[in-house]
Amino acid sequence: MDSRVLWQRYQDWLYFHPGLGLYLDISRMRFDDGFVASLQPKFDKAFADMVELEKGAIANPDENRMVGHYWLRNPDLAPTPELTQEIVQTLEQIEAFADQVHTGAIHPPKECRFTDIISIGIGGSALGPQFVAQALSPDLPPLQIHFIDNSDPTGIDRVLAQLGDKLATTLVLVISKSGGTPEPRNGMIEVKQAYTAKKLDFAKYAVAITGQDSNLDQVAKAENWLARFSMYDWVGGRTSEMSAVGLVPAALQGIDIRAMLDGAKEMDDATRVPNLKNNPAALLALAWYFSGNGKGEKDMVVLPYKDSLLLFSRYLQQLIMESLGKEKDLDGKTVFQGIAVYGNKGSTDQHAYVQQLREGVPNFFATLIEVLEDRQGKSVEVDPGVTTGDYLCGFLLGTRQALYENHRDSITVSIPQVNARTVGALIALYERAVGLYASLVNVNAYHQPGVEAGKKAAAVILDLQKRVLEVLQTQKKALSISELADMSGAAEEVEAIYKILRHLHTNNRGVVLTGDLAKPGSLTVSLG
Ligand SMILES: O=P(O)(O)OC[C@H]1O[C@](O)(CO)[C@@H](O)[C@@H]1O
Repeated sequence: MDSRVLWQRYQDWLYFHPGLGLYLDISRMRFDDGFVASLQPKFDKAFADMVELEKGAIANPDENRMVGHYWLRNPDLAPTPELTQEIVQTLEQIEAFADQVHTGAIHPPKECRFTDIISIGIGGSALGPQFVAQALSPDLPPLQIHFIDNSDPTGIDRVLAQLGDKLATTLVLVISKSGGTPEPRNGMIEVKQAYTAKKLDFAKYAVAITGQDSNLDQVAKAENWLARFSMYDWVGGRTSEMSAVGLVPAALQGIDIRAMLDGAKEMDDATRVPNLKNNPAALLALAWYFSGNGKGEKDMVVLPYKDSLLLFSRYLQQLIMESLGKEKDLDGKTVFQGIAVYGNKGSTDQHAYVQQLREGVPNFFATLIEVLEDRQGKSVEVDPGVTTGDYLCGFLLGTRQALYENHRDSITVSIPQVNARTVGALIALYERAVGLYASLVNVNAYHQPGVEAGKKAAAVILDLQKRVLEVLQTQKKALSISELADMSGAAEEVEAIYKILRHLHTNNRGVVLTGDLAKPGSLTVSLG
């Protein structure tokens, strides 16, 4: 296409939200009018599905749940007055708590102020808070946040070591919707132990954000923790940033949570419009469908040109891949759906993998996120008449152009600034796009059966470890690994047993492997 035709296409397809100052440009996706017309019936259905979902239909049939994250930023939309009231009250409770922590009305036992937060959670109970902290936390926040988002012993040690004596002024948020996920449970137990070792009363530092009556909620109640905030069963982990999961840590860091909710609400209003060209989330879903042929045939590379948005791609990775990555569609047909998402930030990635994007396997489409304001205040010139921000803008436009010239499509989202409203709006934009796309391809965006399978498999391994150790305890002589597997009634699991033993051996857990480590089948095992 020559440049004048492209300029016209840019203007024809440009979406602009005046209230948010947000632009969406899908002109560099090479669909044509025939393709758009062919998708119209699917969009009609997607818009109708969304109306039902917002009214409180069971939009997550497997788990028999309503899907209500849109109500969080517009409580009047909730299907019952009780739910509306609960949302409003939780928000007020969060603001009051953060305020009391900031003023010192709530303080650690022997100090006048909390200075730090350890946030323990995983998946949707970590990624939103991490993204928002990176994007919006002030340079000098009232409380500095640290995350434990794994069952990695050295990861936990590092956070605790960095805090050192500041543990005495550190608030602990334990975030888990289900209240039974092993990683945050392990993190909580280890952190609690660290407080006890310093003779600090953990309950006076601990806050639970979880579903009512979950295991975590019961522990928090029984131990009389400092505070408890409710997580609703109608909010999924990956869409929970605007529930207590995201709002408690954000408010404690001094982030304007009302502005974040307002930005999301404005975007929700815009993405409720049942008209493809005037609905930015529908335009995104259209572009995704076009690129991957409605089957996720192309990956989504997300490149925000702003350091503070670095974690957006990681955040979207869960939102999109956990929502869309499904084996079965809603009719039970095997479909293997999904869209793979990766990315870090521009222009940094220009010097990493953009070489492959420009010239290598054409198996992706890019999403470039542009922030129009370079910085607050004036910039110095790094060349005559040119600033670092001009360079960043040039790199973005140059990459977009270079990709297009080589038949690589891209979407560009532009926001005026990174602030609480625009971040709220970005989250809401992608939440809705995922919901609409899920309808287009007929999958349940709100369950995650594959993750449950992984969790069950991990539990089986831990059970196997127990059984194997029990057998070893009854033995006087060293055994081969296959003998041990037979005696544990798990002959089929010999390889897993070898790996469990190697792990225990490496960590001096009383298991001794003897023999040639390069030939696992030749090893013998005993308790040392
Ligand atoms: O908040 P929870 O219940 O600990 O779950 C954490 C994460 O685990 C999952 O259930 C599965 O990975 C996610 O959907 C969720 O965000």
